[in-house]
Amino acid sequence: MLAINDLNAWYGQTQALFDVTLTVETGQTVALVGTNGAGKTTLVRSILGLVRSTGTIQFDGAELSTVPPHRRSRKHGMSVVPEGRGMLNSLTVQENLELGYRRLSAQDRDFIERSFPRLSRRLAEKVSNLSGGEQQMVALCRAFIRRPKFLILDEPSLGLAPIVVDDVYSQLREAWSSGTTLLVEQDVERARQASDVMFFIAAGHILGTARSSDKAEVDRMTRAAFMDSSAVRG
Ligand SMILES: Nc1ncnc2c1ncn2[C@@H]1O[C@H](COP(=O)(O)OP(=O)(O)OP(=O)(O)O)[C@@H](O)[C@H]1O
Repeated sequence: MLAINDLNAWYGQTQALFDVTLTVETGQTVALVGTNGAGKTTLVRSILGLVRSTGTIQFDGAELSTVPPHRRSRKHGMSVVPEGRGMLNSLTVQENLELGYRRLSAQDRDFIERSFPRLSRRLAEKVSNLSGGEQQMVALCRAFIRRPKFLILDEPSLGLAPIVVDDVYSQLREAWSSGTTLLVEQDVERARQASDVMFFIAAGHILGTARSSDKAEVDRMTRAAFMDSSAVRG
């Protein structure tokens, strides 16, 4: 379980997050939605220790701030699919999958063959030859072969055509059925369908939360987060 309490984060003198409190229960998919510049990526960066922050971030009861940023994800079994996919263009698909990990094992190769058959045929190709959607698959695959306890996805649909996004999300469902996930997404309906609980963020503040099955509440919070945040903040 991930428990974030009273998180404040800064870039230099500029505060980007204000008293953010958010919980992701084990096995749950929690979506964080909000408009451009709301603070979604900053929250992900705070979990990874990449921005200056105060407050507590606990994973399975352990305080993350005591673990240096470069060890956090490995020590706590977190995999991150970053905004922009984090591909190294000069490397092959396989080299990108192995980055900061190890050589692909026979088990990894079986997994790729089963879950990402299109990629398994292109392992030796430069990743830059792949389309945006295919590169997003590499980013997902790279996260999954590490068998994480906790997955963080930062805007997996960004820059992709809707039909490709369908593909990415169905891959996500198939290859990652039961894991604990924080999903950052601007596309509210996609986020709703893929999650159990949603948190709405605007201008660095959590405006509220809704069960993803409660469409009326999701719609109300969406209006607040994307159009008129003062309505909720009060
Ligand atoms: N490196 C940085 N230096 C200074 N300010 C930054 C930096 N990165 C982000 N910010 C600011 O922090 C705020 C939150 O940005 P953040 O990237 O977290 O938003 P976001 O919700 O992820 O937006 P988007 O959906 O557009 O990626 C914004 O006002 C942004 O301008």
